[in-house]
Amino acid sequence: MQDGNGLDHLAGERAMAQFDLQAMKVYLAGGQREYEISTKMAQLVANDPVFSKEDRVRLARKDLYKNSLRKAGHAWKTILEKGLSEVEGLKLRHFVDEPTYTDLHWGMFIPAIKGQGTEEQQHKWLPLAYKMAIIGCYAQTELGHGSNVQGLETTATFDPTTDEFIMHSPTVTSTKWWPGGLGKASTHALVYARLITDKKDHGIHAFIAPIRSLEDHTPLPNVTVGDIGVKFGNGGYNTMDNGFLRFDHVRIPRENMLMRLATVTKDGKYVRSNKPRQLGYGAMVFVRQGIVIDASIYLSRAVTIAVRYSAVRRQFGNKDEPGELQVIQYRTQQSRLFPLLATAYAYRAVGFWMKSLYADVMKRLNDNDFSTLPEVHACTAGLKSITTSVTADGIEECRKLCGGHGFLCASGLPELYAAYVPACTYEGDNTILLLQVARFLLKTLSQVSKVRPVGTAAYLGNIKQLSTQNCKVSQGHDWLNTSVLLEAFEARSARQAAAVALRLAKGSGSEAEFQENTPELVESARAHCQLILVSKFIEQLQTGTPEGIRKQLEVLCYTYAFSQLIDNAGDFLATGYVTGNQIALAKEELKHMFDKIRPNAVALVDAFDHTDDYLGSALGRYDGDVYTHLYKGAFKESLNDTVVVDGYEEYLKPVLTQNLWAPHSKL
Ligand SMILES: CCCCC/C=C\C/C=C\C/C=C\C/C=C\CCCC(=O)SCCNC(=O)CCNC(=O)[C@H](O)C(C)(C)COP(=O)(O)OP(=O)(O)OC[C@H]1O[C@@H](n2cnc3c(N)ncnc32)[C@H](O)[C@@H]1OP(=O)(O)O
Ligand SMILES: Cc1cc2nc3c(=O)[nH]c(=O)nc-3n(C[C@H](O)[C@H](O)[C@H](O)COP(=O)(O)OP(=O)(O)OC[C@H]3O[C@@H](n4cnc5c(N)ncnc54)[C@H](O)[C@@H]3O)c2cc1C
Repeated sequence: MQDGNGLDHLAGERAMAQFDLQAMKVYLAGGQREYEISTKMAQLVANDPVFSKEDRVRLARKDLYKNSLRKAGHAWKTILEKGLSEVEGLKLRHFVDEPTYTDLHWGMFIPAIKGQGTEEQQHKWLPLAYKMAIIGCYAQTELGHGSNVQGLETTATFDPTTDEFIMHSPTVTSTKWWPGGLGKASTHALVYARLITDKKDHGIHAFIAPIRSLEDHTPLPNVTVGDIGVKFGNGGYNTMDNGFLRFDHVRIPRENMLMRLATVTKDGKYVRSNKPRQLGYGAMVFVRQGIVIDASIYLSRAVTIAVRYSAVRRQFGNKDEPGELQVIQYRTQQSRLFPLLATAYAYRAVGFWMKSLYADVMKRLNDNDFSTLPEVHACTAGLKSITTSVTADGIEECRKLCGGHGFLCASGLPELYAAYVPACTYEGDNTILLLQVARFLLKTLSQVSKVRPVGTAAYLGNIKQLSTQNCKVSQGHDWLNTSVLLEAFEARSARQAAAVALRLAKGSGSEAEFQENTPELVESARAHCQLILVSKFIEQLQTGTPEGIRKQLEVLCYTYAFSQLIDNAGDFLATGYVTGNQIALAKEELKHMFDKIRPNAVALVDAFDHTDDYLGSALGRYDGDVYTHLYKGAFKESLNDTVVVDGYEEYLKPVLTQNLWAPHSKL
């Protein structure tokens, strides 16, 4: 979408493209309707001055947060006034492009009530939440425990004499700490606490606790609540009020415990439903699946900036060609940049698949079919982990690919990184999540002779064959076969999982032995997830991609798979499935792929359709007019508000005139 000033410094690049750009835009948006909504919402946000992102990195925290409240309020008003649909509203939020309390309200508070509340409870709370008459957050993590949910300390003790729960924070470490939206905005918190009836601890359950007055927003009696402080980077995640919360024997009605999975009766009897208690983690599964497509969006932003800038930037030259070379011509630049471009495409394809996987499990859960839950949990946890780690590192790599100018906030990259990097931690620390995948793999392998693995674990059913047959590639083009590639990823993953499973099986089964093997377990989980990513990218390509874009997608798919193979060559070689020579052949093929991407690179990032407003980058501008805008940008710097700097009289002048210090100088 062009919104530059008409002069297109990248026109030559665009003229080289060999695919149907419009068809690619529609594919990446997820369909024609999604594309149209996206275009409309992007313009709506870009044309509304309230949503301006200008100066965000320069604002003090108080002003930044207040402005973020203003934007969230204005977004809600716009949604209501224009009668936007849910999909349009979500897109509008997406283009407003800053983390805010409404994310947790819509993204976790409401899904948790839907997943864990009874019908009656949903009828009571959801209408209030839908019209935002209450604002909710998801208060699970505490100062002392985040990953270990079972270790949370907040208590909810039932008092049958008043038919109430007493919410209490017994220790400093039980203080709720981190929940977004809790610090300053929320009126209600979905609190995860230990349920205690008649002195018996039933473990962690969810409760809706009012925390602020609906009259004047002051904290309710015996509730201590506030913001936890400034976070990493300028702007970034600082628009969010991550908060702390303590209860001092605060009473809430019995009906405020979400009771779909377990109930407490009026006389204090605890009754579990026959549904798996892991459904209590449903809101996390929901967000984790959404994070994969989000990773693609964040990575594609960084890659758009780095590709466009690399086509504009010129350094050095060679005697065969006149003038200096565009840095995108350098093989080293391509080998760092093009795999990230391919990764952004891969995550988009896999994100679409994740949506269908999630829709399927929800349908099954509604029919009381819980059979696919462990696989969906492993998939969402594992892919959340891999895609966020790669994306965060990828944004930083793009910053370096832009040289010195990448370090300026005007490049848009520092703020993008600051806003994104906590995704490696929230919704589950990435190592913790890979260990969950590893446990799933071990369990699947231990049952493989009795239960045939399904879905993304189905290949483990062929473990014998995958463990004995080796790769048959003898020439470079043998790699240009998706079955050959898939088998390589399957064999590597199956062998890594089997090796660690065997080692554990030979041991005593102690937790210490498990701990000893966690580095290998994490590696095998990563291998399994990389297989899912490669296989789902291939699968998505093979199911109805339009003719005008198929070739380019194939090139990107091979680029992605080869770069994964090469980056993890150590693992592939250690399993004995491939030889060093076969890896070297894949390297050559990868270079051929770079040659195919090169003329299409700028068009391939144009296809993500990020507007200049959304990118917020002088380096990634659509028109490539980088230098003019970097220069103009310097004049927005507050240090340049005056030509003589504030502080000159007190601190610079004495140095320059040496009145103060010269007598003591030994020079
Ligand atoms: C940036 C925007 C993203 C876009 C997303 C798109 C849409 C959503 C929109 C908006 C979202 C808004 C904002 C997003 C931004 C920020 C929000 C941050 C919010 C948070 O940051 S919010 C706190 C998250 N905090 C964690 O993430 C804690 C991690 N810690 C755990 O998650 C567990 O604690 C665990 C699993 C590590 C330990 O658990 P444990 O082993 O001690 O376990 P436990 O006894 O509990 O479970 C035993 C059996 O349960 C199975 N199992 C476990 N988890 C399951 C699940 N989820 N589903 C199904 N089964 C599950 C196991 O596989 C096992 O199975 P088995 O027995 O068969 O082996
Ligand atoms: C920006 C942001 C927003 C957040 N929003 C929310 C929210 O809205 N609601 C909410 O409830 N929470 C929220 N959180 C909290 C977040 O979910 C937790 O921080 C996260 O789950 C990690 O838990 P932790 O902080 O306890 O890390 P820890 O578990 O203490 O991790 C510290 C280190 O120890 C390692 N480690 C821990 N246990 C093990 C183990 N068993 N084996 C191997 N290594 C281990 C980890 O890998 C990590 O390297 C947010 C966090 C952030 C940063």
